[in-house]
Amino acid sequence: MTARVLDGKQLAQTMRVEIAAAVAARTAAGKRPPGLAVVLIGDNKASAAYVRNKQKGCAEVGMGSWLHHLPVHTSESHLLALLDTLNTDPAVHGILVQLPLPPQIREDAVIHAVGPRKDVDAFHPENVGLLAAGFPRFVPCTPHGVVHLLRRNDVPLAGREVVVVGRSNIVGKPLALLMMQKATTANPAGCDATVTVAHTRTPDLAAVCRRADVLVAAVGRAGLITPDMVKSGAAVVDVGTNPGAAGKLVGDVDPAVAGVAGALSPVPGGVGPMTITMLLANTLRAAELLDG
Ligand SMILES: NC(=O)C1=CN([C@@H]2O[C@H](COP(=O)(O)OP(=O)(O)OC[C@H]3O[C@@H](n4cnc5c(N)ncnc54)[C@H](OP(=O)(O)O)[C@@H]3O)[C@@H](O)[C@H]2O)C=CC1
Ligand SMILES: Nc1nc(=O)c2c([nH]1)NC[C@@H]1CN(c3ccc(C(=O)N[C@@H](CCC(=O)O)C(=O)O)cc3)C=[N+]21
Ligand SMILES: [Mg+2]
Repeated sequence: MTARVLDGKQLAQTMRVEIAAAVAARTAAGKRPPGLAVVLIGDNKASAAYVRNKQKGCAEVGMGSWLHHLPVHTSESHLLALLDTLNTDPAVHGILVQLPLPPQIREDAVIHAVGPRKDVDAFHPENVGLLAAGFPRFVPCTPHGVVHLLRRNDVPLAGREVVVVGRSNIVGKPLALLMMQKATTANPAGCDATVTVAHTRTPDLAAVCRRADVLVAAVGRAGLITPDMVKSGAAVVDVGTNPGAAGKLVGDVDPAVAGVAGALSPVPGGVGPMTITMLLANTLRAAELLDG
């Protein structure tokens, strides 16, 4: 078998056309274009590349975007003051502070300082709570991208065994929530799956992974998922983005898994572009909620 490719790059593009149409309709009606402020601290190369993709995405769909690139030694109070300004700026509908942060800045303080109505990452505890309760204001970008990638490729989820490897607040935990939740009108991203979450304390990772009809790797270890860990015909989603040889980006899934899986998302070209499209969708939603 050679796995069907879950092409995130193409789906992300298709969905951006839909978002661009919604943006154009708003501007034609005399409303402000949705705007995203991105804050990047320091000179991490990978972060700079993701941030560039975010800005390119905004331009593609007709949204405003501002990059606040701050030096690596920026103080926490300086960043909090900038966030205050962005929270009250009516042209800014979405705010994203690129993680990870340098050590002098507390992640927790920053997550609390982004106004929850502009928190397009959905990291603020108010938004985490709304998601956990089953009526999200914003659905977190990477998990939402994974769900769309599976749905639009007709991978069944309701009643299926889904295994998520990784339990971070950014990917694994919110994805497990979406996967287990009932699909409702308030929460169309709910998947009705039977969910297992694995992590570093899981004793037999291979045995747990082999149960999966849908296996999601969100770990950050190149090649962790090998063919012996995958049930024949399973759908495998690779969230990992790891530095590979010669500056190439590689996932958490060994490419040989394509010989066992029924479907597989590539890195690059899978979840990454979907994440950015979901960020654009959340910025549009923020504008709708803030400006009508
Ligand atoms: N494409 C995209 O849009 C995005 C990609 N990413 C990528 O996804 C990956 C994960 O990101 P993130 O969730 O932030 O990472 P974190 O480092 O925050 O979390 C990693 C998780 O993987 C678990 N883990 C680590 N090693 C193993 C192992 N050997 N076996 C089982 N579980 C393990 C950890 O377990 P424990 O909790 O026990 O430590 C932890 O829960 C990274 O490569 C990141 O770059 C992230 C965000 C968006
Ligand atoms: N506040 C915050 N929100 C985030 O959503 C966030 C973050 N911080 N910190 C880092 C992670 C990682 N992340 C990615 C986004 C896009 C690609 C992406 O576009 N990847 C492309 C290729 C990228 C390239 O060519 O380098 C692809 O996979 O095809 C990857 C990773 C968002 N994150
Ligand atoms: Mg992390």
